[in-house]
Amino acid sequence: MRLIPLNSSPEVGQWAARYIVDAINKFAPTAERPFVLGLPTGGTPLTAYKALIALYNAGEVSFANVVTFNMDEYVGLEPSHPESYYSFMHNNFFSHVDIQEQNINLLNGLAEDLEAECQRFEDKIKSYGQINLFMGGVGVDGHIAFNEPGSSLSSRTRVKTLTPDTLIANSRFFDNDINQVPKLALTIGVATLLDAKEVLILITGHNKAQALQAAVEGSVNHLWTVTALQLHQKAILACDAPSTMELKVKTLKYFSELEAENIGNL
Ligand SMILES: O=P(O)(O)OC[C@H]1O[C@](O)(CO)[C@@H](O)[C@@H]1O
Repeated sequence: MRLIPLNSSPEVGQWAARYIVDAINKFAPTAERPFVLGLPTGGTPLTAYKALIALYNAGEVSFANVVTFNMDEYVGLEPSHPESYYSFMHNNFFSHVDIQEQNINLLNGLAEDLEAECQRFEDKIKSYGQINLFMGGVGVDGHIAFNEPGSSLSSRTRVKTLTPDTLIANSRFFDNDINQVPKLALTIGVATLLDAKEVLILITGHNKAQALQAAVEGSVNHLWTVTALQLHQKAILACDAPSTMELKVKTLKYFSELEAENIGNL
């Protein structure tokens, strides 16, 4: 695991965007051999999307040969609903870059057969071989995508019932009304995420400090699904200063020194 200690949320976004752009450019994608990028929604990645758009506008990257897969989507919201993840992604990223609509993959939370929709998504990912880089965030309770506490660490894309904690956290996007938040979501599984070649998780804010501590210092367990990243060969956690508050001084110093000396730790 690599832990990248940064100061602020904008710095985390800039670091992530630079990492993604460098990965795409190094891969030199073509139409026949696209770069496959996994993406999250939520408040945390907004600075990364802004920074990616800035790098695109500066001519440093093209998304023409990038295929994307989003982590999750609410069940029952029309794509045009302002809080659907379809809307989020188009408003905050896709509409601002040269990605091709047919290369965008989002789960359909309105599908008649939700299980078949989840299988379709898994099959589509497999048709590309592997996701090259999956960017994600983490919930306050350490959930990754919508893999709520207690999720199987070998789970695949499926329907999940959201916990009261997540409903409360996400009610800020629904007029602070918990009753407006969809109770179900489609989400990639923990194993779907672990299948990616690289995983880059952004963690910002003091309310994520316990999740970061669990991810780095805790044991692998299904109550904090982010801890499954300890089993991944190439997991990177990019975090701001407030989110590191629960880490031991020794832990933070160790990872900081590795990065300062450009050694990393995978
Ligand atoms: O970045 P936020 O808004 O705290 O959201 C946290 C997490 O919630 C989700 O959107 C849904 O579980 C995750 O994909 C995300 O990482």
